[in-house]
Amino acid sequence: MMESSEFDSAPMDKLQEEQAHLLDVLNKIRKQFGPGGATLLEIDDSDDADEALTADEIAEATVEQLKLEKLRNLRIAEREPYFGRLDFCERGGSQCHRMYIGKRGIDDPDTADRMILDWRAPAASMFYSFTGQGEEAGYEAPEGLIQGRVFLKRNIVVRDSELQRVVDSYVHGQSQAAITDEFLLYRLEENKDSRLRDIVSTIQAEQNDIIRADRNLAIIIQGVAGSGKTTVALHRLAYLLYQHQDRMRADRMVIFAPNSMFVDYISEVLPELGVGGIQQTTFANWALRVLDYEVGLQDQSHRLRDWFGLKDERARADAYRDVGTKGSVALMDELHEYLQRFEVEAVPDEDFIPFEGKVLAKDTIEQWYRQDYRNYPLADRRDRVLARVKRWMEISVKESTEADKKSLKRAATAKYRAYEKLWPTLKPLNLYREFLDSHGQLNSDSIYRPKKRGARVEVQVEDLAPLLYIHATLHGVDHRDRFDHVVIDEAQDFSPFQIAVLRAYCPSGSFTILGDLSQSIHTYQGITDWREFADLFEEGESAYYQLDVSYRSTLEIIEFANHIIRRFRQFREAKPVFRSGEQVVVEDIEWKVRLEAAADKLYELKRDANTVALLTRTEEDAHVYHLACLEAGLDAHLIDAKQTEYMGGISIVPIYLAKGLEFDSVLIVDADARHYDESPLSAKLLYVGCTRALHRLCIQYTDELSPLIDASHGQRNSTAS
Ligand SMILES: Nc1ncnc2c1ncn2[C@@H]1O[C@H](COP(=O)(O)OP(=O)(O)OP(=O)(O)O)[C@@H](O)[C@H]1O
Repeated sequence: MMESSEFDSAPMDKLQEEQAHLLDVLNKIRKQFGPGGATLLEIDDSDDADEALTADEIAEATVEQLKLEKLRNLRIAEREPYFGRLDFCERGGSQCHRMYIGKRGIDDPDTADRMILDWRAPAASMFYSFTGQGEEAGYEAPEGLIQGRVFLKRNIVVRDSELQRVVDSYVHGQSQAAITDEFLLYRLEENKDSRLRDIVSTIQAEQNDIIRADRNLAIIIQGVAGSGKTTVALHRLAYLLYQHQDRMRADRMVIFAPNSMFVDYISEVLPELGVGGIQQTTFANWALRVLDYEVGLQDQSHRLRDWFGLKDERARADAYRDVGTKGSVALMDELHEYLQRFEVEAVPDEDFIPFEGKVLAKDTIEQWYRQDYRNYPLADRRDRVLARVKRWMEISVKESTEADKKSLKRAATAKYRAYEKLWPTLKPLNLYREFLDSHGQLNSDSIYRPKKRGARVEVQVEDLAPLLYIHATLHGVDHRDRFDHVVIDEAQDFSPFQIAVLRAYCPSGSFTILGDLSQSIHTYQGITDWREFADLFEEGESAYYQLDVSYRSTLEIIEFANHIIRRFRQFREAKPVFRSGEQVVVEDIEWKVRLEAAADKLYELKRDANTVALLTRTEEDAHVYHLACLEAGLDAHLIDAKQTEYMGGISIVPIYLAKGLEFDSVLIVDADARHYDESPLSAKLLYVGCTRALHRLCIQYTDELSPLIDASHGQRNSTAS
């Protein structure tokens, strides 16, 4: 951070100025590589975890690790040292700073001052929160609120150590009327590669507020499609780890994603932000592990195919009613009461008599259970009491005057075994099954034992939260399973019961919960109002944020997507960034040539795009189009429910599996009245499909266009005769 009492009144040409500064900074970075230069960075840092190390060796290894980390940061900074500059004078004008802001904080080797400010540092916050409305800005520093005036906000693009672009978004004293965020538009217009990327150089003020929100809160974010929810949540993790290094650990943070492929899709953002070791998983995978794999999960593809198939909405709702019930807080309360019974009735109503003349009174056993072990979870309590009863029995045998101790012990042990059986067996699955069968409206049909010998019992996703709840009541929450922070993406598809269970695994209550109710296509298990989650937290423990601007798609695409959901009042429309592109194309295709037409369109779209998707309503359709594309010589990847890796290029995918992803260009096929009737589910699916596109969107249909689409919102083409 360069300091002066005032900024130059007549700065030189900004490119020259930044060129000179960049050279200076690069020299200072390179100076720190040491005598070995960059080669030092190739040091083998593979993990020698197997070796037993002495305390000195551990200390030495830690120092080495830190050195390596520093070198890694320098190497990254050498390629792209910073992306922004903010000239700021503290109130009173005594202290002025020229702050360069980058992905990593780097010191000046000569003065030991901060030469590049880490984007997460308190002062860097102004780079994002300052929008040019007035010249005042401020930030929370450890010593209190620092306020002052901004003189310049500048975006700088450096790639591979070369200065490429300098864009001022605020210059003190110049009229701000014409300033649009030119730099943001420049970034949004780029084609994307196949993975989600960091946005440190263009974080918007409303996103910055979320990223830097209080660590102890459960943040609930309703954000329209493409508003940056997933991206913001990942940046928030990087921020929390930087800001609260002493309280939070990466390996105790978790991101719950909707499926394994999505985990792969977002996998590059955190490493780019210098963060590693955060668990990224699905709720089901995590739950199965905590339950020690005592149960397995039924194949979900069948259910997905069924729900998103072309059934009548009412038939669908009936078939899935139990799923909603199982995810409710009411069910959790009923389960709680059911388990209480075991607390009250656990101790058998009889004394324990291991052999004649020796009695362990029921009252004593009750006293152990209710007093001595009252702080243990249910199953542990039972086990402790029984272990104590057994010990008492063994001592009694030892102390007895009976000559044949062996026979006495054998007989007493048999008595003990019989007594043990009088206690309830506390196995989560058994208890859950009994609970369901004793419930007026539910039954245990969803618990399924595959025919194969030795196969594990399989349950449905909605059974996992109740099972975890029982597990935690019986055994407590193992401290190794506790989280410092939990991120839940696509949270509109989570049930309140799932969130309540996660609450128990994250005692700090530090959550980032994000989703979009307009995209809730799994309505059988999700929520309809964010209050259902907020109510699970105490007053003041949660905060609600809304992101209404979509950064992903062009103005034309957003307007087209909005018109589809407009008729349903409960949906929230996205506001576009003013980025104009091509009209959405709506094509009427003759049925018998629809496959060829789709392949031709993909071919055309791929010419100026990195990633293209063909979106279908059903998985069966995706298979058909995939084959047709392969036959047409296109290198297309089919994405089905089992896919764990996202390949990029051309993807053929049912819309419900494309949620969360984005593509430069999108083709939605079969947008006819049969595939997309006037129901909310069809509207949501089309909305999700349209909002996957960044730059170009094309819709193809045969016969009758879906009543949800008004073709006048796009450009209409017809090849049908
Ligand atoms: N401030 C920003 N600067 C540049 N790009 C941004 C910004 N915010 C979001 N984006 C881009 O917008 C796109 C959408 O982001 P992201 O996938 O995180 O949104 P989302 O709200 O999770 O979307 P969806 O609900 O559709 O899954 C990404 O390409 C992301 O890089």
